Amino acid sequence: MHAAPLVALVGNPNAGKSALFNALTGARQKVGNYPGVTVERHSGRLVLDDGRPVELIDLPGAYSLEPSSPDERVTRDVVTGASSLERLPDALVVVVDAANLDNHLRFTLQLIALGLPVVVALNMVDLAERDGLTLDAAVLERELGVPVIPTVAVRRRGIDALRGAIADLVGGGAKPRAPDVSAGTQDDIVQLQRRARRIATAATVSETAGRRWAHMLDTVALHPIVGPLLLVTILFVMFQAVFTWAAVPADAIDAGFAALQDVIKSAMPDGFVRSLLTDGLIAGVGAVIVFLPQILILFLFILILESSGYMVRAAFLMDRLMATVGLSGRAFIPLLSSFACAVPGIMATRVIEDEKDRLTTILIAPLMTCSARWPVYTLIIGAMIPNTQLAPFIRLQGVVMFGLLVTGIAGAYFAALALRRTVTKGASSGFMMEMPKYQVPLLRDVVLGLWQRAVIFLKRAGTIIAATTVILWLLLSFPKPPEGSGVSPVDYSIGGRIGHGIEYVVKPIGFNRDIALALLPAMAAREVAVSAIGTVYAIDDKDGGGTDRITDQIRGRWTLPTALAFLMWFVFAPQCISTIAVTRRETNGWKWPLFMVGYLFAAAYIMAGITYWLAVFAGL
Ligand SMILES: Nc1nc2c(ncn2[C@@H]2O[C@H](COP(=O)(O)OP(=O)(O)OP(=O)(O)O)[C@@H](O)[C@H]2O)c(=O)[nH]1
Ligand SMILES: [Mg+2]
Repeated sequence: MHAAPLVALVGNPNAGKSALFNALTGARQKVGNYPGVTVERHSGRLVLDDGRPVELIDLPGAYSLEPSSPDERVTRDVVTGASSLERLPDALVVVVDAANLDNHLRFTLQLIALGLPVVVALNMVDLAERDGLTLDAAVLERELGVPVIPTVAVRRRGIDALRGAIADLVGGGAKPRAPDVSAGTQDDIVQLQRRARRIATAATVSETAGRRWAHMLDTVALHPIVGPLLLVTILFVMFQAVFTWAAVPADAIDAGFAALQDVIKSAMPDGFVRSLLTDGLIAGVGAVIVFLPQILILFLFILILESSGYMVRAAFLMDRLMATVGLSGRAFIPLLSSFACAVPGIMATRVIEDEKDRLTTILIAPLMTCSARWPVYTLIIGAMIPNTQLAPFIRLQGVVMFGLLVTGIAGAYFAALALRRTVTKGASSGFMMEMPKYQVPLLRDVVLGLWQRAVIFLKRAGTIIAATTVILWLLLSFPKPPEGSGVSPVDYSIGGRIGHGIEYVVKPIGFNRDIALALLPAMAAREVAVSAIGTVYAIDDKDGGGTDRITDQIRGRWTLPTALAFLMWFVFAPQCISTIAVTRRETNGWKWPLFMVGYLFAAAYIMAGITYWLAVFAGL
């Protein structure tokens, strides 16, 4: 006896496959399990109008033929004939959500390319109509080259027509030819998206103005040349803005802290408490708080990009680049949030199902320029790099900042490349995401987001940073050199001696004693490097005026090669206890955080050394 033809329902999650399955099979369904995979196997019997039976299976929802989860793998294996648990279907019913056509057509195009007989169930047309969207199934049929049946699974609309179409597909009794897997996976995601969008647009009879706008924006945002250019431009503008807009409020905050120092200095007698307050707390914490305006401007951009719906487009654009290092486009979102802070970034890697993918993303996340590095970069760049106007709207300081950010990304790129070939070797997984709607960001959300960031930043300044600053101040202030000995108080102190010890290690890469002193407390939080340098110079202030700004001190004491090496160090060095802690938690052990710290320190040392010596030989 011949086995009944096997027909599989496939499509994106939530397209209505199970609803159609129930509508087609009625109560005659069996639920089992795919052994070895915790995915249910739903199969049922469908009787065609001519009485022939068909076995129908309901496959797990998937976004593409490149699986990124076990259920997606089941689906891929079944439709490509690679499953050992299920025979190759004789035909596919591809279920798409009419209201979400371009998203769902991506997978449809991949499935059609496999070459199995296909009928498309254009499901949820009721919801599309409610949204003011009218689709022409005939145009869709012509564009896709397969029959398209409009359905409303939950109202059983179109079910008879669908059954008829299935009967036509399995009528011949000929065995389907083996699926052409390469044809289904050859297009990259941006190309697929553009084809899907073009077909969806062609099939759209009428739609609301909002949807039309979104389509127009996407032709630009996802264009193969214009899209990446737009992304780079947005990032570049963001960095220029951080520098130019922040100048005025930053200067005001700086002046405020200087005035506060003066008030305390004139109101209190010279002594322990006054020095602790002015040289320790105010110099240290003030040096960090000055960067609040810049960090808020950075977050303003990130919040707007996120809430406008552009971020996911950027992830799509990045997918091909990410694939070259064996990561999926999914990794883009955690990596992008790592520009704010690696801690939420590393937690966000939970969206990546593949363990190796996820681990690689965690290991490279600290190379994204987190906002704690901004104060360090800005301070050194502001002090040592002239703000020459290179072209209209382009200044040298902004370019250097952008260069540091790009260096971090390049470092992450090569690190991922190396990791994926060695410690996190494995097949790379695919990437598909729903494209969210474009929206005008709500002012309320943006303001709230900025407020939260400001509170977190100020809390850090008031706790970790204040505490490490005070400890550093104590270490640098005691013991006091004997009266009239002429020794610098910093050199004589315990802290100074520790600094000299570290200096031995970092001297070959051009670091001076002040940097060596700043490195240790900066382990607690990177910004502390800034307050630490502030504290060192406040205590070590030779003329005793105390009003010299840190930038002037740095200008007087550092060489350009040293400054560049220091910047390079901060691009790579894993200087943040919270990141190490969250890595331990997310990887369940000490192995990976230790590995991360080791490779990042090695990279920091080597890169800073190369930078220093290149700069020295270049005569900078
Ligand atoms: N209004 C409307 N709702 C539908 C239609 N088809 C399905 N739904 C609803 O859409 C939701 C998702 O349907 P499912 O059948 O579970 O989707 P699925 O494709 O099986 O999803 P996964 O199994 O997660 O991949 C359910 O709440 C259905 O009731 C339709 O044609 N019209
Ligand atoms: Mg289902």
